[in-house]
Amino acid sequence: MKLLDGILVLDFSQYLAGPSCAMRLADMGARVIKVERPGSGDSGRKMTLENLTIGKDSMNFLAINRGKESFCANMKDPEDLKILKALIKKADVMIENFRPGVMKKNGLDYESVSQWNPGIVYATVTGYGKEGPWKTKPGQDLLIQSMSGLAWMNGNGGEPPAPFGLSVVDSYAGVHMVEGILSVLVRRAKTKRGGLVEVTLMESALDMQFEGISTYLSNGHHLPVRASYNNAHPLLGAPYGIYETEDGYIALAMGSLEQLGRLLEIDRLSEYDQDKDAFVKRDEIKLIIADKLKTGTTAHWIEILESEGYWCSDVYSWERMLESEGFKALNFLQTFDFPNNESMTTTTCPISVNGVKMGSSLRGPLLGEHTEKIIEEMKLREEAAD
Ligand SMILES: CC(C)(COP(=O)(O)OP(=O)(O)OC[C@H]1O[C@@H](n2cnc3c(N)ncnc32)[C@H](O)[C@@H]1OP(=O)(O)O)[C@@H](O)C(=O)NCCC(=O)NCCSC(=O)C(=O)O
Repeated sequence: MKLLDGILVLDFSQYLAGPSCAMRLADMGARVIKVERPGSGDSGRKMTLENLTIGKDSMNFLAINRGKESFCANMKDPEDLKILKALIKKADVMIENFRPGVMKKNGLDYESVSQWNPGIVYATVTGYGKEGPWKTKPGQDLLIQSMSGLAWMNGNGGEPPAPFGLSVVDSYAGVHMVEGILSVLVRRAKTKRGGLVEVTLMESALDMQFEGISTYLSNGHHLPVRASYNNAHPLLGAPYGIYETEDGYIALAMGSLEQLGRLLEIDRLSEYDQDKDAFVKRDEIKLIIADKLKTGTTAHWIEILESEGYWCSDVYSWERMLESEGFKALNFLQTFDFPNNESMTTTTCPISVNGVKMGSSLRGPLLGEHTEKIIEEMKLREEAAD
């Protein structure tokens, strides 16, 4: 099912935030042409260890860029620029994530492009926006996690701030780009007008923390500081967190202390008040629970807790998760074959519509693989000459 059939997306973006947005549009059925610098392409192609490549490209690049064709053109070369303009005139969506000012310098910013293609939906992601004192700083995931409070809040008491080990902000910004683009496409269907979608990594990181920051701002700044939130949630009380067991770990979400105490046979838990102590005596309560959970296996505790539907789970590594029956039932993997006879298995699209899983069967492209085909098919040389 190709819900975005007929929509042509030009993906000028690099690394993760922009490319992940374009990937999702491809999953939903759009035709996505990735425009890349001749010679080197998206810098993400090279971002890996030597043994994590297929051909010349990093596996992470190929995972993020599935569903796309690759078109090489140099924005700084006047002849290539004419071809690009011919291509842009046919496009519905254009995506870029360079530093502020780069596309303007190349004559391909929204103000320029919308003059020859007023219906275009132009989406741009920057680190901190086009204005303000941070506008020239590099917009990179770790730096944004660090400046947005995310790394600070995620750290453990007494230890340095701890960022998430994955590029969560980039991915989340990509989702916001998709939301913005689809919203303008819906409006365009009625008005024929395109629009400019702007997302910043910083606001995406702040949006991830909106419950906590909003509460903090509104209650006289009495919210938690990181040091008191060891392995916990700033807005939720004990037992919330991950605990060691005899043979691994167990996660306990929010739940009644009375029920937990009864099921785990910890009498002392009944002395604590759910509405108050679970928050103000969080660390003390968690230590009591931790001592008990160390005395049994994860499976043992899960069996007991789930007998009354208490919210808990095992804590899986990728290896165990991928082997689990629950994961297999999701049917969430896809294998792509490459011209050099190597293959790559990736996760696929997390969206199903009317019971049909969305996704693209097109593997990540080799650099410039589709340039000539697209130029001929769309008669770009002829149109560039007009
Ligand atoms: C990631 C960046 C810090 C990288 O900065 P830089 O290395 O300084 O590169 P820039 O993006 O500013 O610019 C890229 C340069 O390549 C040139 N360029 C790019 N494509 C082309 C083509 N096709 N033709 C000619 N020239 C090209 C472009 O004109 C710029 O050169 P000049 O014209 O000469 O300037 C920045 O792009 C950024 O802040 N982006 C916004 C937020 C974002 O999405 N970040 C990606 C996060 S990835 C991440 O965090 C992660 O993976 O981890």
